[in-house]
Amino acid sequence: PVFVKRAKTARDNNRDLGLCRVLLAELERHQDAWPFLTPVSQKSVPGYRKVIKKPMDFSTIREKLVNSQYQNLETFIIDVNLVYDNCEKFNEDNSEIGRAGHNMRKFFEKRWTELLKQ
Ligand SMILES: Cc1ncccc1N[C@@H](C)c1ccc2c(c1)OCCO2
Repeated sequence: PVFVKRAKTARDNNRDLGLCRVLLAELERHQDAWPFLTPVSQKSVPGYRKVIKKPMDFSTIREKLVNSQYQNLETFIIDVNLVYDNCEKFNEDNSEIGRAGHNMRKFFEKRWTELLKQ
């Protein structure tokens, strides 16, 4: 028959690339995304590179996505969470950037669980 059932494994990652595109577009246009849109420059933030061993930002994630460097949703989520973990490590919770990081993490958690449940 035309639609022979494929052996169902853990999860179907054929839709992952589309999900990553949708999620990243939403992160980039979020009003609290401003601290995370571009790499933190050593010039504007002295000492950042000393403290944060694996810098990550939305433009770098966009670059990796465009260059097919994410195998699946999991590796994409690892990089997005790196943005928020770096933010928590370097910034006080009660600061402009610290709060933006918490807001962005909350928004991301909500959106990818919604999109995966669909
Ligand atoms: C995510 C993050 N964590 C710690 C420090 C900075 C940043 N973001 C950079 C873009 C940034 C955000 C705000 C800035 C700035 C740089 O340079 C000085 C003026 O205000």
